[in-house]
Amino acid sequence: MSHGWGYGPTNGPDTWGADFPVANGPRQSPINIVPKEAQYDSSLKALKLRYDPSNAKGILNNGHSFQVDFVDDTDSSTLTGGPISGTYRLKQFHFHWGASDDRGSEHTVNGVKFPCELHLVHWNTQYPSFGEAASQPDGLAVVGVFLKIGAANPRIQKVLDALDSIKTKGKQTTFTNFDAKTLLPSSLDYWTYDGSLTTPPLLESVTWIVLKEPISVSPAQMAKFRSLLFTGEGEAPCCMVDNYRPPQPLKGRQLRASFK
Ligand SMILES: CC#CCOc1ccc(CNS(N)(=O)=O)cc1
Ligand SMILES: [Zn+2]
Repeated sequence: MSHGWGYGPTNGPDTWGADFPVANGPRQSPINIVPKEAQYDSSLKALKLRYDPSNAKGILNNGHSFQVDFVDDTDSSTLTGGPISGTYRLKQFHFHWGASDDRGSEHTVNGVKFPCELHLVHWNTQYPSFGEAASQPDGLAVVGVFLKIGAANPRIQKVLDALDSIKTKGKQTTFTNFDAKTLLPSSLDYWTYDGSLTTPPLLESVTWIVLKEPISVSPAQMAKFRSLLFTGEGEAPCCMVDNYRPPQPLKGRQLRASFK
C-alpha cells in the first residue's frame, strides 16, 4: 500500500522531496518572518476580503488537517487588493497546529512558533479552475493568520463544534452559513512574499499574505483541534497534531510589509 506523505517520522516534511522534488525549489514555504528585514512597500494596497457566508458548503477531515470548503463558481467570496492583481476566489480554509502550545504554526516570527496557523486559500480567476491556477506562479493567494493562546475565541467555536463529526480521515459533513471574515483580526496589516503550498504538491504558485496581528484561541479550544485523527475509522488511531512544515530557506526572496 502506498505510504502517502504525512507528518510522521517516516513520511514527514524531510521525506517529501523524494516524491516532490520542488520541495528544494527557490520559493518554498513557509518561512521565518524577520520583521526588521521586511521592506515597507507604500505601493502595497489594503487587503479587500468580501466573503458571502452562503458560499460555505462543507467541512472535511482530509487526513492532514481539516478544511472548510466553499462554493467557488462565482465571484461572491473574493480577495482583491493587497499585493495581488485581479480577483482571487476563496476555495477553502484550514489550520495547522501542534501537540502542545509551544509549536504548530508554519510561518514563524523571529523564530517564534505560534500554537496554530489559519490558511485561507484563494485562486486567481484569470485561470479556469483552482487546479489550473495552482500550476501558475501567480495562481494562488493564501492569507495566513496566527493564533495565540488567550481568551476563548467565539468566532472559531462553530468550526470546532463540527470536529466531532469529522474525527477520522475522509469524514465530512455539511457546513453552511459561515462568514470566514469573522476569523480575521481587526488589523489587516500584512507581510507578503512569493512562496508555495506548504503541503505536497508544494507547488510554487502562492502569493503569501501573512497578517501581523494574531487572533486568540484558548487551551480548551486547542484541545478540540488535537481531538482529530490523521487515521481513518477502524485504523489504529493517530492524533492529528504537529501537522506543520518547518520554515524553508528564503533563497534571496524579498519580504515586504504593508505597514511601517
Ligand atoms: C494542486 C493541488 C492541490 C490540492 O489542494 C490543496 C489545497 C490547499 C493546500 C494547502 N496549502 S497551504 N498549507 O499552503 O495553504 C494544498 C493542496
Ligand atoms: Zn496550510
